[in-house]
Amino acid sequence: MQLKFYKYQGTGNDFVMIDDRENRHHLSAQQIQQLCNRRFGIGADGVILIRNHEKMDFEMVYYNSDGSQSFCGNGSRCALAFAEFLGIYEHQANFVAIDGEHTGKSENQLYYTKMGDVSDVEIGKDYMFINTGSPHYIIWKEDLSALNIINEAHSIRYNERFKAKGTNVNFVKELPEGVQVRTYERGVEDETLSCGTGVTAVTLAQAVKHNWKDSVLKIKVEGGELNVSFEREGNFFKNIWLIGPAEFVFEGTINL
Ligand SMILES: N[C@@H](CCC[C@H](N)C(=O)O)C(=O)O
Repeated sequence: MQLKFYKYQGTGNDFVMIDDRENRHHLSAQQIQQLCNRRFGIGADGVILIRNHEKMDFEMVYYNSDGSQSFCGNGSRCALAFAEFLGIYEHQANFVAIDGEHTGKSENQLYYTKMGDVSDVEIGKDYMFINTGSPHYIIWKEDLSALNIINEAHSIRYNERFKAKGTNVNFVKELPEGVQVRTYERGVEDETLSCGTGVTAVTLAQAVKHNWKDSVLKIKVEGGELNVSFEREGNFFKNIWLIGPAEFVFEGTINL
């Protein structure tokens, strides 16, 4: 089969995008892995299909590079950029993903995704664990440059608690003007240059740690910069927005 694809990236988190408005492409895990393979395929952290939806502007179907499914924050911002290119919406869109309904918008070449509300923050002795559409384990470090991220992340991702379903692991360094974050992603099973649900979880963790009521946090990731804004009522976080760039890289066709 010849498959037309578009490649997008959001702060270096990269995706193969497929216009599947006619719901014709049902890809196996092996096909997803082939598309994402950086030597034998196109190369990406994940694959996103854009489908028509009865009530919403579109549906976003996301796969990690190993073929597993979850919600992807940066992927949703790239989906907004791709849906805008396809002429599905102008300025503001409603879409559905695996974790439920979202609103998105495009403003001044930035793409905004409204994330699901969060009411559950697990606070451990030296970590926090928060689900922002995907599960995120968060640890603070003095220095991220010397971090052996794969070794440290594996000791959490493959421990007794997480080995079956996995977890994403975020390492956070507090900066005077925000935070720096490096993320190991389950489903890619490697560090990615940026993780949208990860930086959202980190922002809420920072809010709990420093007792913020509402804020906009500037987050430096390996592939650029993201912002997350939120409002908080006790342990309930709402009106959470993930904000950043999303860009077209190239397009082509591939034999599957
Ligand atoms: N890169 C993503 C997160 C994708 C999902 C994650 N790997 C998981 O399976 O939990 C993002 O930008 O949120």
